[in-house]
Amino acid sequence: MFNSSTLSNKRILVTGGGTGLGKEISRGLLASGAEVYICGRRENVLKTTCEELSKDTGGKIHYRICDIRDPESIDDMVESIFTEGPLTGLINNAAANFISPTKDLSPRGYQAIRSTVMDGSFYTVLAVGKRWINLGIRGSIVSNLVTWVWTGSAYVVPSAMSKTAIDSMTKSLAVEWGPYGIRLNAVAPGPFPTEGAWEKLNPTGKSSGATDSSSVPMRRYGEMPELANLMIFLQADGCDYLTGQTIAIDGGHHLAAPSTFASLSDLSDDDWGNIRDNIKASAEKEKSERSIG
Ligand SMILES: CCCCCCCCC/C=C/C(=O)SCCNC(=O)CCNC(=O)[C@H](O)C(C)(C)COP(=O)(O)OP(=O)(O)OC[C@H]1O[C@@H](n2cnc3c(N)ncnc32)[C@H](O)[C@@H]1OP(=O)(O)O
Ligand SMILES: NC(=O)C1=CN([C@@H]2O[C@H](COP(=O)(O)OP(=O)(O)OC[C@H]3O[C@@H](n4cnc5c(N)ncnc54)[C@H](OP(=O)(O)O)[C@@H]3O)[C@@H](O)[C@H]2O)C=CC1
Repeated sequence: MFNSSTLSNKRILVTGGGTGLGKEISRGLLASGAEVYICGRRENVLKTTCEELSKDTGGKIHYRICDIRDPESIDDMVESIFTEGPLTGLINNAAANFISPTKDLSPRGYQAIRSTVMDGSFYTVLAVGKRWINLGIRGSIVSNLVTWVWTGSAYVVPSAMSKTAIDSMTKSLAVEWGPYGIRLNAVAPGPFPTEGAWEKLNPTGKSSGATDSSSVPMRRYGEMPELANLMIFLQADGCDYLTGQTIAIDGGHHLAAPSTFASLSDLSDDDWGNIRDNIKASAEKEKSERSIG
C-alpha cells in the first residue's frame, strides 16, 4: 500500500509505543521510512521494543521515559526530542483503562484514567503544537480513540468520557490551528486484541460485548497492519486538506451494536470482585517494571 519512502522526511512521536497498538503502528511508520520516538513508563519494555523494531525494519527508533500524566515530564521529553531535530508528527496512543461498575469507582480510579487519556493527550498536543507554531512547522497529530466516542459504553465510563473529550479537542484545534497548517485527526478502532487492553477489559478470558468478534459485521478482529496503514496515510503528505476528522476502523462494529460492554449488566458483585482481582494483578505486574510514575 505504501513504500519505504512514503514517510522518509518525517519524525514522529508515538506515545505508549512500547506495547500493543503503539508498537505495531511504530513498526508501520518505520517501514515507511519515518524516524520514530516512542515513550512510556517502563524502560525495559521501551528498550526491547526499540531493539526489536530497529532489527526488523532497519529504521531509526528512539525511546524516552515519560509519564504523560505529568506535564513537566512531557515538556522535558518533547524539548529533548526537538533538540535532536523537530518532530513532524504526533500519535497520541498511550492510555489507561479497566472495566468496572461505575458505582464502584473511587475518585482516584476515575482520575487514573482521565489523567492519562484526557490530560495526558492534551498536554502532549500542547507541548508539540506550541513548538510547531513557533517554528512554522505544518505537523500532523493523530489521536487513537475508540468508537465509544459515538456510542458511549457502560462499565468503562471514564475512558469513554476522556476519549470523547479528545475527539472534541481534535475538532476544536483543527479549526484553531488550521491557519498554521497544523492538522488534527483521530482514528476510532474497534477490537484489536492486545495484552494490555485484554488484561484490563477481558480479564476473565471470556470475550463478551465489546471484546467479542462475533458481533463485528466482518466477523473478525482488526489486524495490526490495517491500523498502521491508516496511521501512515494520516501522517503522509498528499491529503493535507483532511483535518478535524475521526475515522472508524472497526469492520462496521459500532454500526451494528453491541460494540460496548452493555451486556455485562448480568454480572454479580462476586463476578466483579474476581474481575477486579485479575485486573489488579495485571496492573501490579506492570507497576513493578516501571522506571517512573
Ligand atoms: C469498540 C470495541 C473496542 C474493544 C475494546 C477495546 C477498547 C479500547 C478503548 C481503550 C482501551 C485502552 O485504553 S486499553 C489500555 C490498557 N492499558 C493500561 O491500562 C495501561 C496503563 N494502566 C495503568 O497504569 C494501571 O492499570 C491503572 C490502574 C489504570 C493506573 O495505575 P496507577 O498506578 O495510577 O493507579 P493505582 O494506584 O493502581 O489505582 C488508582 C485507583 O484506581 C483504582 N482501581 C484500579 N483498578 C481498578 C478496578 N479494576 N476497578 C475499580 N477500581 C480500580 C484503585 O483502587 C485506585 O483507587 P483507590 O482505591 O481509591 O486508591
Ligand atoms: N486494543 C484495542 O482493541 C483498542 C485500543 N484502543 C486504543 O489504543 C491505544 C493502545 O492500546 P493497547 O495497545 O491496546 O494497550 P496497551 O496497554 O498495550 O498500551 C498502552 C500504552 O500506554 C502507555 N502508558 C499508559 N499510561 C502511561 C503514562 N501515564 N505515561 C506514559 N505512557 C503510558 C503504556 O506504557 P507504560 O505502562 O510503560 O507507561 C502502554 O505502552 C489506547 O489509546 C487504546 O485506548 C482503541 C480501541 C481499541
